[in-house]
Amino acid sequence: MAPRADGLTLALPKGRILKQALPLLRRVGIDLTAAWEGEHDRRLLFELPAARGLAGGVRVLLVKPVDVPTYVEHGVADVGVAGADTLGEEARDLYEPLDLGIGACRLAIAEPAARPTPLRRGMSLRVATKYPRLTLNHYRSKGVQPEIIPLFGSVELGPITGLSDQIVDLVESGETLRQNNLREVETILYVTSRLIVHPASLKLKQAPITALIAALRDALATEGSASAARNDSPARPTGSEGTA
Ligand SMILES: Nc1ncnc2c1ncn2[C@@H]1O[C@H](COP(=O)(O)OP(=O)(O)OP(=O)(O)O)[C@@H](O)[C@H]1O
Ligand SMILES: O=P(O)(O)OC[C@H]1O[C@H](OP(=O)(O)OP(=O)(O)O)[C@H](O)[C@@H]1O
Repeated sequence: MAPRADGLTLALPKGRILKQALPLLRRVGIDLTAAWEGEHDRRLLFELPAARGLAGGVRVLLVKPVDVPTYVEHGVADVGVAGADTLGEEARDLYEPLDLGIGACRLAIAEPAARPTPLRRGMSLRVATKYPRLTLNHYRSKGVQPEIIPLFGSVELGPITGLSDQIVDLVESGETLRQNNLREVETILYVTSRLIVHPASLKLKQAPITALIAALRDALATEGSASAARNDSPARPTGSEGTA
């Protein structure tokens, strides 16, 4: 299917990020909730009417979170939403104009509370993770060259079963670590979801993309001041991005 020449195509991550992105998108006139009927709805492509400043309508693709950058990098989607963890794991040629502040969590090292493994230069260590590249870079910066054991989920089982000594995984509330008797050792990266843009789309569809970025920025600013007025801002400061 050819990308839309007139409107915009958005690649959105299915799952928890989508739930947080929906209200924000609705506030800028992209109302997926009017078409999408929730998690039982198996459709993956939606054609929405034109939003404010976006002549030609909006096509929404619902994809696996880790695949969003691929759709945008190949120009199939003009714009996408992806976590800083996903973006940091694989270097891509993408424009990243906005921190959406949603999907806040951190990428951290954890280990069994009862079996700590202090890091020593040159030691041998097995680390289970969904993030081999970010993990290797972090340990190497400390003079440790771990054996990476790639997993795709339930990473916390690694040290419990003896598959690994430590894990590198996302932590939000810390509940999964707690319930599995693991303790957080160190934060590698603070994570939020970002708006990403295909570089060519930015040139060819400058007006609608600039309008979308401005509308999202306004919506985030209004939300930020409303939340500050209610004194319910998130525990982690926004903009706490990059390597910890
Ligand atoms: N516990 C969490 N709290 C907040 N954000 C998270 C959490 N876990 C993951 N994220 C963010 O959400 C993104 C997607 O997470 P994940 O790959 O686990 O998919 P999911 O939302 O469970 O959906 P699916 O299972 O369909 O892939 C991550 O890349 C990260 O940016
Ligand atoms: O600190 P918490 O609030 O407990 O959240 C952290 C958990 O959330 C994510 O898992 P997810 O639910 O995506 O399941 P997964 O293990 O299949 O990736 C992450 O991989 C942790 O396991």
